[in-house]
Amino acid sequence: MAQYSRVSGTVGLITLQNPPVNALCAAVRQGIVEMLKKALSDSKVKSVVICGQNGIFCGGADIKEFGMNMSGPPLVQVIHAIEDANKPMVAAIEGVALGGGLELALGCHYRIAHSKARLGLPEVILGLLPAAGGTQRLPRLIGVPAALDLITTGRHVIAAEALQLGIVDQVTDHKTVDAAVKLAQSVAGKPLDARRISTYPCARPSDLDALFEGEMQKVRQRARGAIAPVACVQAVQAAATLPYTQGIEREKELMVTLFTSGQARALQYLFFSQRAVSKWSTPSGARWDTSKPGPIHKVAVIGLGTMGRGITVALAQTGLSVVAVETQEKQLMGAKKAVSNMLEQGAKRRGVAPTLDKISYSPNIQAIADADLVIEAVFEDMALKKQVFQQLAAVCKPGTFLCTNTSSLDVDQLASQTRSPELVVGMHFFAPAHVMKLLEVVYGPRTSPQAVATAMELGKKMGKVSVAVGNCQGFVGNRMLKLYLEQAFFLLEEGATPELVDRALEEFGFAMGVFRMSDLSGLDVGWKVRKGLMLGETDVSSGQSARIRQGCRYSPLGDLLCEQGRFGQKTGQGWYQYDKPGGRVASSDPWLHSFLESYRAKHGLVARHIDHQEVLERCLYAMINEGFRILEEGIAAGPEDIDVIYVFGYSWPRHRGGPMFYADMVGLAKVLERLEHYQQAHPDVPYLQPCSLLRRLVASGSPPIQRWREVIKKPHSQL
Ligand SMILES: CC(C)(COP(=O)(O)OP(=O)(O)OC[C@H]1O[C@@H](n2cnc3c(N)ncnc32)[C@H](O)[C@@H]1OP(=O)(O)O)[C@@H](O)C(=O)NCCC(=O)NCCSC(=O)C[C@@H](O)CCCCCCCCCCCCC(=O)O
Repeated sequence: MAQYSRVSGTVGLITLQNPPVNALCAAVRQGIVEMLKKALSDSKVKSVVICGQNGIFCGGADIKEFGMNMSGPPLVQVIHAIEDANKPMVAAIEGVALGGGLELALGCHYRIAHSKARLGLPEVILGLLPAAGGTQRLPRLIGVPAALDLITTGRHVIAAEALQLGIVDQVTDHKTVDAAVKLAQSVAGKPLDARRISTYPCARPSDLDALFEGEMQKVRQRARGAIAPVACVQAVQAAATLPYTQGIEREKELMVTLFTSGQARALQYLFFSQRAVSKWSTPSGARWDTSKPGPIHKVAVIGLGTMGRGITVALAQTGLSVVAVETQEKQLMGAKKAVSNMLEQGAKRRGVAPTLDKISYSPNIQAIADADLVIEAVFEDMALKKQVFQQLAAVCKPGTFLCTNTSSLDVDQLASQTRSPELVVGMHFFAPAHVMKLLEVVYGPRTSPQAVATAMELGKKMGKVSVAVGNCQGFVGNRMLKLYLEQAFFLLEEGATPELVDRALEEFGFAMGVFRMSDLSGLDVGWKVRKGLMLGETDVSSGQSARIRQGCRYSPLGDLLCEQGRFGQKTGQGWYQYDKPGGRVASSDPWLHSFLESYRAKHGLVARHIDHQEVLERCLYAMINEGFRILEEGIAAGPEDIDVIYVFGYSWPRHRGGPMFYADMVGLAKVLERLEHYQQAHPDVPYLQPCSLLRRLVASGSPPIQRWREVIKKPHSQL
């Protein structure tokens, strides 16, 4: 797993060999120790280069090992052996040097990177800290503020920035290993004491205490309950205040706490889930590895409202040709300006040229005739979308993939408007579409595997985390969200306030509670959807029936607010009040509280005390229960798909892994017991009835989430 050779007569070359990313598994660590011994004992060798096979230096510690009993030489000791070597050690960094990979490079006496290489310490994203000396060496090398930035955010830097920060000594555009060998030859025989980073003093800014205090405050605020970023600050503080040997002890101590935490498990589960969802499959047997995407050179976007504009920006940024169609001239002019602004701002941020020339605009749908794929993004209205699909069927060349950006409408009904329903697929983007990472790719019963593969591939090109899901009302994300929102409304009826519900959810880790979020996205959005489902018409004549729709409990609270013109931030009033329309700072609204009181009085409801625990259980378990139904119906292929959707599309706190992972952490038996409890208390809410898959999982001994698929696959009849 590590190979040794001698090159150019005097340079030992150690090559890490563990595809695909040369992760530092036990065998690689053992290999490094053995090859290092060889190199150091070879009298012809004057200096040593460490590189990785296949143009990748190293992706860090082997994350798969973290769930097992660790064996082999500890990475910290391997790196100490490298740093202690009496011959110059040079890291030749190509591809990536991440986590333990960068720590390995920091143990070397010199570092050279290819200009396209990326470096970073992303452990914090996995709920860990760089515990192979990274928190102690990096601040000694580049200073405390820069090290804090890299370690607490986990961000990658490209070689040029690494050079500027002082992480690497040289950057090359040529063959990195050859350049490293040259560097190794040039430093052979030179003294090494000044090259061992662990011996450097850590430069201390004069206002050290204030710096760490400020950093800790910032990090805690951003972390929303995640413990790893806080531990990262503490570890760097140890580097700044303690000798290296004590600092490394502190690093280990902090790592042990993180390593065994539920948060680290959640974040590592998410790492693998994010990769698992790209290996999609459907109940009909279509799969990622047997379905080839169609070639896409030109994409059309129909409708340039907020969503269409964001989609156009995201497409142009991939370098694809885009034809953007908007039939209303005024809207078209506005869109042109807005899209250009967004592209220019994005390009400035990324330090690249804006791709304005990739887009052609037209008021005429005929302009899309030669597009390979069309994304319809008109208003969320089935009749309108059907009309557009009829036009698309008439205008597009044969074989064009027809995609609809819908958040909940039936993709199959739209497919019926065309002669080639197999080419129709949903692409549910999230607003703002050029920013949000999630894309739900929705296949209908007639969608071809190639259409799914094409939409998934396009999503990947656009930098999205794409998840393939089946066609149902609201797909995965919004179907679950509906129940979460509804439970929050019910809690208000029963005695809670928006402030109490939001506080409970924000303490759980959501960036915004349900009511603040609803104010931000606009209450009218859901109102329109409910009206479309015939749910949003308030029956003022009958007190009781206003709270029962289609035979189930219903809360008209959101509708009543909309009827008052309270649409949230945009109107300056919603569940909270704002200083002006468009204002962003929510404050408690006495009007809303008295409105709730009179609403309860009118409907004979007596307010009771509701605590945070009940808020979490009602809102989250209702949603999780629906998640089990979604799995049972095969709408999502596995719990990973649901969790990725929630983390990337709905701001579910990452360190809690996603709703289904959370259910696993809480314990399935407990979730079942609480759902049974709430179902008894609220018999008029049928969806609180525990899903039979949940019952089956509990009956099978509550296997860990990684084994749920085995139970899902078992047909009901075997129960
Ligand atoms: C590297 C990437 C940027 C590549 O991206 P790309 O898009 O090209 O490819 P993929 O992401 O699809 O990946 C391909 C493939 O590779 C797998 N993979 C990637 N990285 C790793 C990895 N590090 N380990 C294992 N597997 C990996 C990935 O899953 C894909 O597999 P598939 O089957 O789907 O094909 C990108 O992959 C990336 O960003 N990777 C992660 C980089 C990263 O986060 N690195 C940091 C790792 S953590 C680390 O390095 C820790 C070290 O600081 C410290 C180690 C010291 C440990 C000491 C422990 C002491 C604690 C003791 C406690 C004891 C407690 C007790 O038990 O009592």
